[in-house]
Amino acid sequence: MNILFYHPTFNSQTWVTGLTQRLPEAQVRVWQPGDHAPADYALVWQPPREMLADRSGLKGIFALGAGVDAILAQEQQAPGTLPAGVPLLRLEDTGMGQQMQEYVLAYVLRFFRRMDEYQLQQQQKQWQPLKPYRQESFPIGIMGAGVLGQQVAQVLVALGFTVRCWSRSPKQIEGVESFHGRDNLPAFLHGTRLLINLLPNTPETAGILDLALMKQLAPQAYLINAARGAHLKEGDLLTALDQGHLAAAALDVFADEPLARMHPFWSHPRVTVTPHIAAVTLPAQAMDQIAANIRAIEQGKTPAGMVDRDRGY
Ligand SMILES: NC(=O)C1=CN([C@@H]2O[C@H](COP(=O)(O)OP(=O)(O)OC[C@H]3O[C@@H](n4cnc5c(N)ncnc54)[C@H](O)[C@@H]3O)[C@@H](O)[C@H]2O)C=CC1
Ligand SMILES: O=C(O)C(=O)CO
Repeated sequence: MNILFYHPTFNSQTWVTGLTQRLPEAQVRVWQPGDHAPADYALVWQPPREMLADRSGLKGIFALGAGVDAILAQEQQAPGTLPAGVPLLRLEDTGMGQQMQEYVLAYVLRFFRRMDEYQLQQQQKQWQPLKPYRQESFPIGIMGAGVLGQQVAQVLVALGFTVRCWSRSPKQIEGVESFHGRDNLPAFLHGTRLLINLLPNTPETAGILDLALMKQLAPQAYLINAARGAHLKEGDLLTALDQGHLAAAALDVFADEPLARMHPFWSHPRVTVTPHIAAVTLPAQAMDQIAANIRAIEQGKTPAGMVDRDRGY
């Protein structure tokens, strides 16, 4: 069995060694331009078109992340990047769920305990206790109740928050009110005081975080965008903050990354910027899942994390 690996920034040797340990029967190699030798599987992030274009015989292409929007966009721009008919798989959880729980919780507590406002007050040497928020009047809404969204919902429910989620189809998550479909989006947004976005970036969800949506939230709402920058209309966020529809936003992802030095988000007093670190790929867990998936495919079983290319996630 031959496995190709390509990632523009990961330490390739870690992956070659780790995969070889998990799949001793496999020959694992780092793809280099000009390599057209046979391969059964490919593990990739931002692959050059040349890498996979003529490889319709692959048994699986593993994206080295949870979101596959970038690789699907590459295919749109340079058809052939993903050979037709080859299954595309993504990472499911592999330790990202816990990281996302930590990231979201950090900001939920920052906003709920008004730490962002106390930080501003400290800069002005102002000693001014603020009225505490109460959990009953602080409903939290999660857009995208998939692998990550569900884990975030669970940790918030465990802390006593009122949690609702919105997804394509109905979900059963203990203690969480489930809304689904576009028709029910207004009902989900109505009264939501803190909105967390964990949707995949697809043609249906791109630009969904716009001014019209923000106006439907409770007044002075909070936003955490930890999914993709393409979901957010950045100018609309600034307007919503200016007009008081939103109190503050925590952003981990941006339309253009890295965020340009002149971008207004850097210095906005009510915007917090992190450099796309909410949940990163953990090599050991990712390789465990990929190796298990390769074994499943070899045995004719259904692997985890199959992407529906038409749906976009
Ligand atoms: N900031 C970061 O570090 C990271 C960000 N991500 C982002 O998080 C996203 C979510 O990851 P997972 O939970 O693993 O994905 P998932 O595929 O398990 O969950 C997606 C959820 O979104 C819902 N959804 C999809 N299209 C919808 C639509 N049109 N309307 C309503 N609901 C819709 C689905 O029903 C599902 O509940 C990834 O696609 C990625 O973009 C993932 C990992 C790290
Ligand atoms: O896995 C993903 O989709 C990520 O965004 C990792 O940072």
